[in-house]
Amino acid sequence: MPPTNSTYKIASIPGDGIGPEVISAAITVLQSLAATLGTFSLQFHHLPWSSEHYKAQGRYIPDGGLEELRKYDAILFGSVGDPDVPDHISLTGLRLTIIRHLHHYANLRPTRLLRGCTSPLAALSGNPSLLDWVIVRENSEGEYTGQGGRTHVGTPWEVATEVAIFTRHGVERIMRFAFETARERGRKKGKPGKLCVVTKSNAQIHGLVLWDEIAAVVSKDFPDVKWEKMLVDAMTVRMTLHPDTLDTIVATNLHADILSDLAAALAGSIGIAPTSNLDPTRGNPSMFEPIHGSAFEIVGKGVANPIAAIWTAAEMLRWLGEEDAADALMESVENVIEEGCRTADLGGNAKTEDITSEVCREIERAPGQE
Ligand SMILES: NC(=O)c1ccc[n+]([C@@H]2O[C@H](COP(=O)([O-])OP(=O)(O)OC[C@H]3O[C@@H](n4cnc5c(N)ncnc54)[C@H](O)[C@@H]3O)[C@@H](O)[C@H]2O)c1
Ligand SMILES: O=C(O)C[C@@H](O)C(=O)O
Ligand SMILES: [K+]
Ligand SMILES: [Mn+2]
Repeated sequence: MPPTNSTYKIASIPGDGIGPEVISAAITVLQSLAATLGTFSLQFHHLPWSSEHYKAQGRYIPDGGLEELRKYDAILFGSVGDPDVPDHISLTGLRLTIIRHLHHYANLRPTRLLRGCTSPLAALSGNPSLLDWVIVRENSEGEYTGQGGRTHVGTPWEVATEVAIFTRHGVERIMRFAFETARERGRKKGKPGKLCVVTKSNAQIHGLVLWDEIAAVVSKDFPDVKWEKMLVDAMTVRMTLHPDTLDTIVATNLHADILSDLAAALAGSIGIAPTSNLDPTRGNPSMFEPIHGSAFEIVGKGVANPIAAIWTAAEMLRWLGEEDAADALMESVENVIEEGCRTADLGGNAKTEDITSEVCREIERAPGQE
C-alpha cells in the first residue's frame, strides 16, 4: 500500500511522578519512528494538567478542557497521583473524569512476554509464547462509579457505602467488545477465538449474576468463539499455573484492574505494561497510557522503565490505523531488551534515556531504513 502520510494531532498529558519522564521518552521514540518511516507524522500539544496544576489552580482540568480534548485524534497520558493530594481526589480529578466524559468504556490491557524479558514463572522459560493475553477491562461502571457516601463521619457508628453499578447497557456493550476482540485474535492466530469471562457471581449475587446472564446472551451471536466463566479468585491461580490456557479475558472494572497488575508482573514488570482507554464507536478520541502510576519513590532518578509508555505509543498507532509502524516499533523495543539494555525493574542497570536512545537507534537501523 502506498504511504498515506496522515498527520495526527495528539494531546499529551504527562501528569505526575514518572509520567513526564516516560511520556517524554515515548514522544522522542514516536518522532524518530515518524521521521524514519516517512509514512505519517504527529503533532503533539502538551496539556499541563497535573497535581501541580491542581495545587496551584484548585482543579485538574481547566474550563473547556474536556471539550478541547475532542479536537485531537488521540490522547497520550502518563500518570496521576501525588504524595500531597489524596489518591481518590487525583484519580477522579483527572483520569476518571476524562474517561467518563469521552465514553472510554473499553480498556484493553495486552500482556505477552517480550523478547528478552524473564517471567517469574519457571514454566515459561524457553517458551514465552505460552503467555499471550489481552484483558478487556470494563471502564465505565462496576465498582468505579463513585456512588455511595459517608454519614456519622468520625464517630464510632460511621457508615460508608461504595455501591457497584451494573447496567444492562454497560455490561452488554463490554461483552460484545470482548467477544469481538476474542474473535479477531482467533482470526489472526488461525484458531477459534477464546474468551474467559471473569466473574464473582457466587458472592456478588446481583450485579455479577446479571453479568453472567448477559455473557450467555451475547455469546449466541459469536458461535465461533469458545467461551467459559471463571471466578476471579480462581483466575489468579489459573493465570499463574496455566497461562497457556488463556487468551482474551473480560472482567469488571476493579477485578480487571487487579488482574492486570498480576498479568504485568507475570510478564516481567509493571514497567512494560500498556493500556488503551477506548471509545469503540470512535465518536471521541481514545486515550493511551502505561498501566503503572506515578511511582513516587523513583521520580527524578532517571530509572523509570519507559517501555510501558513506548508500548502504549505503539498501541496508539495501531488504533490510529498505523499497524505497520506499531509492529516496527515493537520489533525495535524487543531487539533492545534482547540485547540486554534493561532498566532495574527488569534486572538491568540502564537508565530511562539509555532505553530511549537505544530504541531510536534500533528504529533507524531496522531493515529497509539504511
Ligand atoms: N492510571 C494512573 O495514572 C495510575 C495508575 C496506578 C496508580 N496511580 C497512582 O500512582 C500513585 C502510586 O501508586 P502505586 O504505588 O500503587 O503504583 P505505581 O504503578 O506507581 O508503582 C508500583 C510499583 O511499581 C514500580 N514502577 C511503576 N512504574 C514503573 C516503571 N515505569 N519503571 C520502574 N518501576 C515502576 C514503582 O516504583 C512501585 O514500586 C498513586 O497515587 C496511585 O493512585 C495512577
Ligand atoms: O484503577 C485505576 O483507575 C487507576 C490505576 O490503577 C489503573 O490501573 O489505571
Ligand atoms: K498510567
Ligand atoms: Mn491499576
